[in-house]
Amino acid sequence: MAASLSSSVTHISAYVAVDAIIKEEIPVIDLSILRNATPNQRSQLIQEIGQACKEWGCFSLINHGVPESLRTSMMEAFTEFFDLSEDERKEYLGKRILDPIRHEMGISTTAEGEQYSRDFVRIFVHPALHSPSKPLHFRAILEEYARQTREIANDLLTAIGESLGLDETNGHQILVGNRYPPSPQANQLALGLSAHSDTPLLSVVMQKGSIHGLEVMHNGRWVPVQLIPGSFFIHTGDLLEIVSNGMYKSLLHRVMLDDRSTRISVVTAMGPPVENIVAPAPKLVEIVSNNSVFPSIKYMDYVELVKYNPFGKSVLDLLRI
Ligand SMILES: O=C(O)CCC(=O)C(=O)O
Ligand SMILES: [Fe+2]
Repeated sequence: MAASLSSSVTHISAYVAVDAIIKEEIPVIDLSILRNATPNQRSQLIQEIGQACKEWGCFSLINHGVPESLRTSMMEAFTEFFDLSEDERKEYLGKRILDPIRHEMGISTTAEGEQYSRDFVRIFVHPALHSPSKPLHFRAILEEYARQTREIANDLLTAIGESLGLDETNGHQILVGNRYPPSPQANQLALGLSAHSDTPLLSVVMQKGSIHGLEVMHNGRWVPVQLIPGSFFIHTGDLLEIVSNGMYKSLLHRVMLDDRSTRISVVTAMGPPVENIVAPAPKLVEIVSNNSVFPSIKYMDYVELVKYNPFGKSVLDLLRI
């Protein structure tokens, strides 16, 4: 997706014990409190969410209201999609970045020559719902899962907007199903997805069971994320960094392969409509030293830049004034 770090990578299996301190550090937000809060509770939680975005760029979300049965059905539906024959999947293969459904499988290589291995299908689900035609029940599950996670993302974006003193900006939702194969250490293929940040405002990540692998960059080191069972993992994207004029950094993250198990994750991301111009909010330009840290850019152009970026630097770094 975007920036790759050229640091050497060691294989970290999902079974590596995670430092208990690190585990406790990743902030946890309870959505049911936000949704039912008194004005005092709300402003306290808004502050906590703002703090999590500023210090970490991510948090775990509990009590979000999405039934476990729907989460499981969505993950199973993506698994069934990946298990279709190549012939059935081929109409979605190798499409352009802004096509409504785009699918790739296997090993890729970053600009720095790092290899990583994942299968994915990326689907535009809102405002228009697109869906592969197979498996047959995929569309119905996708529609419901997209609707429920969109409600979550919108509630969080409203809260994040409040923490910045802004109105929310959203309107466009994509969903990505990822499948990472197991990779025995002898294979020397450690990465499922190379270091990158996500383009939109906010991402909502769900993984299957306790096959971990997601790592986030925090204070200059990679921190393995052990998702709380049943929770969502929420993180910031590039557009939030732009809109907040650099106040909330876009989270740099990567995925390590497990040596024994296949990992499935589903990521849904919210952004403004792709035709919109994205720019630092004037209020935040005032706050952040009266300067725009980023220029205005059409969201669609930003997406193209990320995909076809020939430079070894992230697009955010290229644009930063
Ligand atoms: O698999 C994951 O946990 C994260 C996937 C991811 O970063 C992405 O799809 O952009
Ligand atoms: Fe990502």
